[in-house]
Amino acid sequence: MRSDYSGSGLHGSGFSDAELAARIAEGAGEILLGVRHGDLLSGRHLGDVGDTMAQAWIASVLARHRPADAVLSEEAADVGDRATAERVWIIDPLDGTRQFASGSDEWAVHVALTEGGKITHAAVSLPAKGRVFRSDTVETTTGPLSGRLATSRYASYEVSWVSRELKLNPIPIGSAGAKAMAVVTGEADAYVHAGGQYEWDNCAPVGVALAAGLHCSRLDGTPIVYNQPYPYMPDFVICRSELREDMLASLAEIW
Ligand SMILES: Nc1ncnc2c1ncn2[C@@H]1O[C@H](COP(=O)(O)O)[C@@H](OP(=O)(O)O)[C@H]1O
Ligand SMILES: [Mg+2]
Repeated sequence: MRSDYSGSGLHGSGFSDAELAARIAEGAGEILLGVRHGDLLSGRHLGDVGDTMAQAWIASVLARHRPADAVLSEEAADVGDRATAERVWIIDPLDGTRQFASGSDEWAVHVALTEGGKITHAAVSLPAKGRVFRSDTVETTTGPLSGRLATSRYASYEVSWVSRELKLNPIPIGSAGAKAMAVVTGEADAYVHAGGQYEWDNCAPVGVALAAGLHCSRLDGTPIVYNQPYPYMPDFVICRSELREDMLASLAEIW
């Protein structure tokens, strides 16, 4: 998952792509923790301020350190021309805005670099848990299966089906990043999503999960390709490689 940045000394950034992704995920997390400081803001207002401030900081950092790259973010118009750019950063400055605003720990910052539609570096921070996961340092997920399936609060038909067929106990977790990292840490064996999401919701989580040796694909088993003209990525599965065959066979019965 490495690629050497050959940007010709632009602004003299001394950070590799991997380091930059991790620092952005961690730094935006610190800003978001600051936004929640002291219970001075609450509810939707708190979520809006979090989205805005994390986005502004990330945009400034990327503009300074990687001015030639394009950026796709949940919270802003595209930077650069994604159709022609080889290098595109895909960012969710605050995934799990609702959980963030309600005081929960289940929210994340997603930072991924894609090149030709493939993820080359990714970082996901879970700031309220003090964790940063990076594709260049994450350990391979091993150990016994937990028998658990990470799900959204409202499970889709596909999720209920897989849970029943594979005998996985559904555990609701907020934020796509937090759910994916639960599979990376072994807390859950799989995260299955159907019914809609955008590339920023799952790109960095999938990048870290792939680097941890997990199976990641669309529900029909095909690879996930990023930086599409319309960045909708509505369904995918992240699971332990031991479950891959049973998972895809079970999904094939309904998908
Ligand atoms: N059906 C759907 N359509 C679009 N986005 C969805 C979605 N279901 C979940 N998401 C997005 O996926 C992220 C994780 O959601 P959840 O925790 O409910 O599974 C959230 O991102 P944001 O918080 O960045 O908006 C949420 O908006
Ligand atoms: Mg999101």
